[in-house]
Amino acid sequence: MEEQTIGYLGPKGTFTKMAVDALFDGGNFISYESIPACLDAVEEGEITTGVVPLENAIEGSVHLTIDYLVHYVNQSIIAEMTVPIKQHLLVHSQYNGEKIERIYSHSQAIAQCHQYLHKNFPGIKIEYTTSTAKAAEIAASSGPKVAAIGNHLAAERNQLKILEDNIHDYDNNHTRFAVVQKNPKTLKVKDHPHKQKTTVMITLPQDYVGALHQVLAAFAWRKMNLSKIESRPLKTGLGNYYFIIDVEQAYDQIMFPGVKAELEALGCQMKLLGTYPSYQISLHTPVKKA
Ligand SMILES: O=C(O)C(=O)Cc1ccccc1
Repeated sequence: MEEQTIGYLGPKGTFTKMAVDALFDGGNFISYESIPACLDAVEEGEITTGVVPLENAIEGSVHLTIDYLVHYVNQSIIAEMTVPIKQHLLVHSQYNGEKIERIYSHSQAIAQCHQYLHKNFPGIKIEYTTSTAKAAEIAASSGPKVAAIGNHLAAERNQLKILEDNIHDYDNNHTRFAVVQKNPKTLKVKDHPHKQKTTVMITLPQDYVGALHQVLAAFAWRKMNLSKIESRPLKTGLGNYYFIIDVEQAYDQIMFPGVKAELEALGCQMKLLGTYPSYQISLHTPVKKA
């Protein structure tokens, strides 16, 4: 098998890279500065595979990823991994009780720690970065008055101290990461899937009373279990949406074409975004507090 080239939201030290290291069995790993940069590289054939965050248990969908997959590229989700997420407050190695003036992190990480920040750093200046690892790099080069929110790996890589560990507002913090490809190829992975899932995108006809009810009924009477439904703006005008639906089964040649035909008869469109194995990754994250 040719070597797999896997692009991920970097730099090294992101949660995405942790997920990649836990799942892939070797390969050529390439870091990208942002989610669009990683997905563009897949689109242009620079890499065979991309890994980007998709949804978090506390903050919800990573809209940038979903919208990019729907509007800007033509790729399939070929696997997903669910990874436990532990956010820590990281400070400079020289930190010695100074008043922290600014905190850097990815918007998802900031959102996962909103209550913590509100209680402990009311009114603090928040700076958003393309990833938590990028925030750690900035804190390392900025000095003791600047902190970052990120993981223990980013702390180690940048010689930062963990001032406070596990600052996410809810314990059961997990993120789903999507593995995407343009031309689906076999992946070399270390793990066994936990289950199979399928993601579809559905658009409804305008002003059709009960359209969403009919869409859900098409799945329901076939006893197809849905694990997620989300609406996103189509970006064509207020009130126009598409729906992303996750189904807890692999694509098959009977049920899914049946749903599609039923929905098309109602004037809806259904597009397959991927049918894929779902991996549950457990990370062992030792934490050394400052
Ligand atoms: O910034 C990172 O480390 C990422 O991989 C994106 C992200 C941010 C917060 C939680 C999960 C993933």
